[in-house]
Amino acid sequence: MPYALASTRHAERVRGAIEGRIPAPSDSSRLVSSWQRSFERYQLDPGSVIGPRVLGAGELREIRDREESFLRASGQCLSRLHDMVREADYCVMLTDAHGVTIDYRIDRERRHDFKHAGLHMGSCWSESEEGTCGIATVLTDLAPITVHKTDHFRAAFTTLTCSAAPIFAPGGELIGVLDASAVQSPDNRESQRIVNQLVRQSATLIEDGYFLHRTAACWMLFGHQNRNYVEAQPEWLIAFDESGNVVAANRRARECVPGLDGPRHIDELFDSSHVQLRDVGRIEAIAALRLRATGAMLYARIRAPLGRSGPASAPRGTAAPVSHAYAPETDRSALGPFLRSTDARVAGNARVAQRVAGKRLPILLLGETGAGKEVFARAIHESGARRNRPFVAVNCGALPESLIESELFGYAPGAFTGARRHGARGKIAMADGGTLFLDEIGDMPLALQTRLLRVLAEGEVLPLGGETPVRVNLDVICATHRDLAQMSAAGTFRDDLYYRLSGAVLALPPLRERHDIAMLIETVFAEEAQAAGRPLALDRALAARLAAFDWPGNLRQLRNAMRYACAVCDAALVDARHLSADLAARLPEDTLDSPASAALSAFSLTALPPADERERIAAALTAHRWHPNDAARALGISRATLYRRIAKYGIVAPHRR
Ligand SMILES: Nc1ncnc2c1ncn2[C@@H]1O[C@H](COP(=O)(O)OP(=O)(O)OP(=O)(O)O)[C@@H](O)[C@H]1O
Repeated sequence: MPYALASTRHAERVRGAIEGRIPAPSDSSRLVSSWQRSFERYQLDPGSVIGPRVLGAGELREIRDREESFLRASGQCLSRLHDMVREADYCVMLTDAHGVTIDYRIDRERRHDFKHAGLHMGSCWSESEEGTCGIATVLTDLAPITVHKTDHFRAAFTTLTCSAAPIFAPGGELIGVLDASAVQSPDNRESQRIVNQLVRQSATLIEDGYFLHRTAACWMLFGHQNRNYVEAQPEWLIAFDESGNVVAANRRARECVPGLDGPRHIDELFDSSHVQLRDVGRIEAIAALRLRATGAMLYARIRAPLGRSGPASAPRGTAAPVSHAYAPETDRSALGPFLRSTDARVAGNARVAQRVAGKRLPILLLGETGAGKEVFARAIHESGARRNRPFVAVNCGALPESLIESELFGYAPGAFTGARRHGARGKIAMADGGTLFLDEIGDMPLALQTRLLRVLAEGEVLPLGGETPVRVNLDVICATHRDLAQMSAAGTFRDDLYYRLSGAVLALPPLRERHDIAMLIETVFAEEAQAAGRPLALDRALAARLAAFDWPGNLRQLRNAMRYACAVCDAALVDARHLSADLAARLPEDTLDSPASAALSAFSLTALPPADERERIAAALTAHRWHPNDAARALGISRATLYRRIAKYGIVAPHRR
């Protein structure tokens, strides 16, 4: 059938089903509702044969950078799923929480066919733009689905079959969607059952991998109802802190353990205390636990926190003690890592953000370039009630003045020469229901400030060349490295806009002033080492020098430096030789000259051959009068590892002999 005729028939069929004149395509109420929304709310054309919107390379790179740990945690699962479905001509796509394709696996020789069908990197699959399709429907309903051929709303996609499943972050919020799509497949929808099942299983695997990555610093319970599966395939993952507060639980654990959707303490869940669990973790045994709520038995392996090292944690200033007495609900959200920061300013900002988020109060983030303003803005969005709605970022400083207006406000059909025939929705309208993040707001031209003020005051946006304003309901977070108060006093920034945007003003400290700088260095290094795919350790003298550096480019510079070092290092230990020449020349000299540091280099496990390990541990313990914390710090290992090694070598303290 000619393409145009087929698309007209499809459009007729969709309209007929929505108006109740002909039966719906399937008995799925989710598909029918999605068709209705696509038609009525988003006013999309079912006869349209235009492919999906595809992001430019720069915008895609930014999103991939932001999602780097998610991408890292999912890469292998994507390849494994593709290996299973490639023979049947499927490609595999991973999107972020807004439906942007950020990774995919595709057979090289079929690349052209998939690309022609719109299945490629950077393609955007929101329901408001593409109508009913696998990814969009999962984004809306947060449940797996198969959207088969003419189940799709737009004629452009009626040859595709797509099975998609949601992926949730440890805090329970959506982080992405996994999808397997074929360009051609049998007409029978049942043929998709197995692919649908494989996609669901792979989504759960990615979710658990990401969960373990994000909670590496916690104690971890790997559980299963059957003892034999505890090692092979644990189903329940529960992360808890040193004091026994549950920090996060995976989906299966939340489904099976009553009450895990709120703040909980390990001692309330099981008839064994968190102290007993930690002891089990030290000897790496399997524990039998009884659930207090139901009496059901569970078998679990307990793992100590990973990758904690001592002295590198506090080279600058003394960290304020953090209270972990009881993890509040929001500690488990995207703001959790900020709330738990040992830097009082970072934790204070997170507490304020947590309170004002979702209260229709604009937030203004101040801070130097690379200080993490956008990352923090995302965390605010993801920890609030609008977390499953769009987070739309606009960099007002990166766009030429002539483009910001249409980019932000959109334009009506034929608004100007070169405009798209159907017009375009602006970023403000795209953020409807979610959060609009305006980066470098200080660079916004004065004329546009006036228009923005109107949007904020009236909750309406008027597209360029349009006549009918569109109502929008959104949270606004702005960021700048400039002094907006001074700019508004000097008349270069509208003072009425400044007052409207600064509902809550949060100043993010530069990296050099942060008390948690050592921990950040460790975390960023661990992430980059993992991305490099090799076991790498950071030289402790270098860690101390990095912590004493001024970092004019803040966290962005730190991440690039660690990425570079991990890439060029061809040994197991990353040291100063692996830094870029520019950074190496600017770093302060060795700072490891304090008595504690001298002890550190004398005992460091990374510096001496492994054969001497028992002697070194015994010597460190003796030198530190058997204080485990001090000895572990001197050895550069965690306390849990020290205990394991003491047990391994049968070292006994003199007062116990
Ligand atoms: N809390 C964090 N932990 C680890 N890395 C971070 C953190 N915050 C930011 N980064 C790293 O720094 C990079 C820059 O962060 P971000 O874009 O949020 O900074 P920014 O202040 O918005 O910068 P700019 O002012 O230039 O727009 C991120 O891509 C990420 O790699």
